[in-house]
Amino acid sequence: MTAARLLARTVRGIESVVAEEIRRRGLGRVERLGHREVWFRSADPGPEVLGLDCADDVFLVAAAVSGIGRDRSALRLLAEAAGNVPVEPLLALRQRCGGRPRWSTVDVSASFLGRRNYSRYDVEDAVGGPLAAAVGLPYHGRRGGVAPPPGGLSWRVTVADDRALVALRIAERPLHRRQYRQQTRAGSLHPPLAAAMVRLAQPHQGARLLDPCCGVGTIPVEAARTDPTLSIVGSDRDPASVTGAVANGAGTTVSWAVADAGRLPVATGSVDVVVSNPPWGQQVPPSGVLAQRPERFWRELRRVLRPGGRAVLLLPDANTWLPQAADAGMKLVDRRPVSLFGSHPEIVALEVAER
Ligand SMILES: C[S@@+](CC[C@H](N)C(=O)[O-])C[C@H]1O[C@@H](n2cnc3c(N)ncnc32)[C@H](O)[C@@H]1O
Repeated sequence: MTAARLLARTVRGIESVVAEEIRRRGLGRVERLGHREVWFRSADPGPEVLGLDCADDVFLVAAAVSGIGRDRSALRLLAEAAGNVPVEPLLALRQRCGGRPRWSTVDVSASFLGRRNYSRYDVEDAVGGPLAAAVGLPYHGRRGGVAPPPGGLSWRVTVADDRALVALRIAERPLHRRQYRQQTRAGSLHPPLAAAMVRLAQPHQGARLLDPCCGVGTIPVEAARTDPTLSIVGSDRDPASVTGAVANGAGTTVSWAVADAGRLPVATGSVDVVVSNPPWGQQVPPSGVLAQRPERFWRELRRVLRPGGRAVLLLPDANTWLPQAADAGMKLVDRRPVSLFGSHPEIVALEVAER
């Protein structure tokens, strides 16, 4: 048995959902939640850590360094810490957790909070040199926005206040890059966020789940991965999106349909949970009922949901829409802001009152 500290990175706002997933899957003891981070300790980590659906990525913690100031002497401290990383045991642990045993280059991705007299590239180079030397491979820097080649050994450095963390990515590519995603379109949802929304909807085993604006199907497919007993329907007004959803959902039992969200292809009171990100952002303009009579969309959601049913929606401008939801008889039970690629929508949970 080899105990290890691990770090899951995720979308800002769903850290607690990732922590809950870690507990439920029995992956370890959650130690703390940070900005986009969930730290946990495992007595005996294995490949199951790569099954975290709500995390963007999972890392083995290699070093924690304190005394990292704003001036460039921090770079020397970071280089020293990187030089002292116990590389061999970490690589063995990474392989036990499902990491590939071969790699061609070493790359580092760094981020920090607050103003400092050095750049993220300075941090990456300070750490990347010693780590590459320790494994005897070339270091691939990212200066100028150059993406590292695939198949590298990827390290991550995060600096917050006066503390820095050096961590080793376990998988070869980020967990949020799902194999099933053959097709994406403007507005396609980030898969870990879709997986988190499904969990927040709390569908019971065998529940019926509907996404009435499914696009290329991210939410229905994530729901099918989360619980194969669910009965899932994905519909969208745009036939080309539904074609993409069919491709992405190959191998699942999701039913797909072309339909306007004002006239959904399901019977009254037949749906347990609705999970969706409707087109109220700037990326995808609303059309049909959502453009012309959005209040009818809420009434239609209310119609299809059973009493006590729940809707979990990603809304960029929740305050605008919540009054319409309330008018349709849907009660707000939870809202949490998330940060996603520079935008700050909210995940909103609504419930239909029991009759
Ligand atoms: C933000 S995208 C959803 C993205 C989706 N979650 C995915 O991952 O691909 C919004 C979707 O709503 C659809 N849409 C727009 N107006 C609609 C309407 N009136 N009824 C149903 N779908 C509509 C668009 O075609 C688009 O696919």
